[in-house]
Amino acid sequence: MGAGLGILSDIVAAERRRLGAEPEGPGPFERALRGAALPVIAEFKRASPSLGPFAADADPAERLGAYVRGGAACFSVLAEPARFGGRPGDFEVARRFGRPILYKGFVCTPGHLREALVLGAQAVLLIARVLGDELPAYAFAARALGLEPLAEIHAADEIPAVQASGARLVGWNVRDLSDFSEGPADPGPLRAAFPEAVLIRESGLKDAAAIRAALASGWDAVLAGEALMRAPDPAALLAEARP
Ligand SMILES: O=C(O)c1ccccc1NCC(=O)[C@H](O)[C@H](O)COP(=O)(O)O
Repeated sequence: MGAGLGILSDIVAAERRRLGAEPEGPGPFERALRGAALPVIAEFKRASPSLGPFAADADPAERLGAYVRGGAACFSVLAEPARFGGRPGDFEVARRFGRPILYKGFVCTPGHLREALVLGAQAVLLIARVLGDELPAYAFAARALGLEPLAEIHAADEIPAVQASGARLVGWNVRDLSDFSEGPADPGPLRAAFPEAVLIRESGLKDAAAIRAALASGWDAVLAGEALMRAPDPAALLAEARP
């Protein structure tokens, strides 16, 4: 285990024992996606590594309220301040709307898991490219804290670590973290690798038609950020995206 994660080893061991004794059921984030008319995770972010600041003055109450009116099943809220413009206060606003929240950032320390919990998130993004072989331990630790791990894959060689994590929420990010290029999105190979998981297509969905097409092509859910942050009327965009 890498720096910092050693202190979670007892929690991880206990969680492994618990999982051995009783199979885990779906948490609120997963339930919201599985039961949704519009299985969209609507993201609030002011900036991104690929674009820089593009919605610096966005008002979380106004934008997240529109996501609810449009029928989004869940929120994704950026916590990371430097590259995504995340602010703890955004979570306080998000909690008021009663939608399950994904804590988003480059989670790589136990402190991030604790922060997700303190900020009231139900789920936490774990990126295979960032965590490597530590991803299963982070997933077990997240569950031990009551957080649902959403494990993000970008390349096929990351699949074994995510399978070992037991994640029930599996994302495919079409965007390459190293050069921000966008690749293809085919749910087929992931369905074979994760037959029971909620498969989520992440990034690069430019409009309502792209969201509809992704859902029609076999993804169980999608995560959309920039298009919703830039939309003059995000509620209308979401309504138009309904299958
Ligand atoms: O968005 C980026 O520029 C980015 C760059 C490097 C790593 C992660 C990045 N974004 C995180 C995300 O996963 C997206 O915010 C999310 O999938 C929504 O994408 P989009 O709809 O394209 O805003």
